[in-house]
Amino acid sequence: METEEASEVEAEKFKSNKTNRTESWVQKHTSIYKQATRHPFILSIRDGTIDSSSFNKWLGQDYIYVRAFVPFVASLLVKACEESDDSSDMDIILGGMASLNDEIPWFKEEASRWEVSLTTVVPQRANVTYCSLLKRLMSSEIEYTVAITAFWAIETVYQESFAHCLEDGSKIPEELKQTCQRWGNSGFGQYCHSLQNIADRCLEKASIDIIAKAERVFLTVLEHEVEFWNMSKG
Ligand SMILES: Cc1ncc(CN)c(N)n1
Repeated sequence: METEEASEVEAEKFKSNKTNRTESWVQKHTSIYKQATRHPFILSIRDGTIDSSSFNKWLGQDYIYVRAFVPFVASLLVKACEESDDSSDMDIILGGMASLNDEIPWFKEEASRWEVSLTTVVPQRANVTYCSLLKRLMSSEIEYTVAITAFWAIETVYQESFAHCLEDGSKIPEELKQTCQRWGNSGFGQYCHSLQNIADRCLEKASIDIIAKAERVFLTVLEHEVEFWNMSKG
């Protein structure tokens, strides 16, 4: 079957099914989704075996990432303003921006607690390539549907990862509880669900081409997230 024809069959099948598009991708790409949300770095926080050097590497690299993430979210706000048919999208994205506003000073405090110098930390290759993806997604040529799908995936990986650290049976060290709560708390979970609902609503109305583009960006984000966690080892 030709690719286009196969996509149309898939689209028809999808319409008669109640599963949302994003949920169907999580199921379809379960292996990479699990690698991103149950990474050994996260499992070592959960079981209390994490070493300080890995944690400090992650902290320094994530601070750099978060600074690059802010302009990406700002560009998404602009896209929501110009392309969304629902004014509440802007409020939800603005909520994400507000939590980033708290995150920057949190990283600074955490870095001083663990004696990590944020001014001298050198971005590693995986971080540089991930930040380049954010930059590409900021372009006005990238559709709102594609960018909001990426945003949902980026936030959800952290939510699912850190929420897992807090689930029953966890042995997280007391001093890392606050880190896990930052992204693992139920409010952040609600916010990720709201992002998922926006992405699904946009995907319902999107063309086959845009849906395919959004699925590729979802997979690309997951691959970058795995590489990002891997940096803490090297
Ligand atoms: C790499 C990465 N991915 C996601 C997040 C959550 N905003 C983050 N802080 N860093």
